[in-house]
Amino acid sequence: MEQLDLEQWKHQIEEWYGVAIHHLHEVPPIQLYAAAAVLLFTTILLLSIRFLKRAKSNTILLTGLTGAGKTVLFHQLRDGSIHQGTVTSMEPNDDTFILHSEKIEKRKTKPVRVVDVPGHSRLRLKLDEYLPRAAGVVFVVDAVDFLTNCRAASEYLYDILTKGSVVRKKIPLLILSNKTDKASAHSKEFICRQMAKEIDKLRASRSAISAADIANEFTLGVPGESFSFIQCCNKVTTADASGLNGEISPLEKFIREYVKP
Ligand SMILES: Nc1nc2c(ncn2[C@@H]2O[C@H](COP(=O)(O)OP(=O)(O)OP(=O)(O)O)[C@@H](O)[C@H]2O)c(=O)[nH]1
Ligand SMILES: [Mg+2]
Repeated sequence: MEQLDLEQWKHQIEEWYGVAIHHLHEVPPIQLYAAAAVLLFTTILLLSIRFLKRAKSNTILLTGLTGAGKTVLFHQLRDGSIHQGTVTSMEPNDDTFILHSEKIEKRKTKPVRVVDVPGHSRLRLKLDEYLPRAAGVVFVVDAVDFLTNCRAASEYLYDILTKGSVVRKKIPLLILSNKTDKASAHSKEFICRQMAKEIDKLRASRSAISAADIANEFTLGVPGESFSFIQCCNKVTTADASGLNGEISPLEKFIREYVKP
């Protein structure tokens, strides 16, 4: 029975093939060439779009509360000096450059686009414009004034970690404890522990709000377990820095891990 079915199919296919060839012979060659050219062009176009979409981003975002030291870090990365950083930024600093330390070493490297997104709550919305193209996000924390800002910083970090663009693309994030030149600076381990605890509380309170009211697209952590950054689907790491003193090598290392030289 199966053998019969197979035979029938074979005949049918041969018949279709014959009809197709017959029709092809009727089509003027010029039309055939035109069709082949269109097919080839479309394939090349689709492949190029795919390739461009996959092209590695060279954008690193500096985020964090106002006063954390993002602008100072931005200038250290670009110019090797603090330039100015004492005024609250009202616009993002957005520039593409070779890292200053690499310029000194005269190494041949790829430029990095660094965007310093102001921490003012109204300007943070700008982050959404840059996130889809980010190769990495740096969350700068003032390690000196940390305790008073812990809740606000954790809320901002929670918002970033639950954004669809971050979760879907698994954008790596570095929690950078800044201002470690000051003796009163808290350790990065302490900062991460406290922020994880705050995020744990936020998780409970935010999931209690009706789904329609929350802007966060994804939830964090594992239900029934205390929150830890290891549970994030993107890689979350920590490092120390002092923008003021130019101690930024862990930040540069993070940048070069995700924007290859
Ligand atoms: N001690 C110390 N102070 C720093 C350091 N980095 C920045 N500051 C100081 O912190 C203040 C804020 O620095 P900014 O770089 O302007 O902070 P920001 O994160 O850009 O702030 P917004 O633009 O408001 O989002 C300034 O007075 C800096 O001099 C640091 O590494 N050590
Ligand atoms: Mg600034």
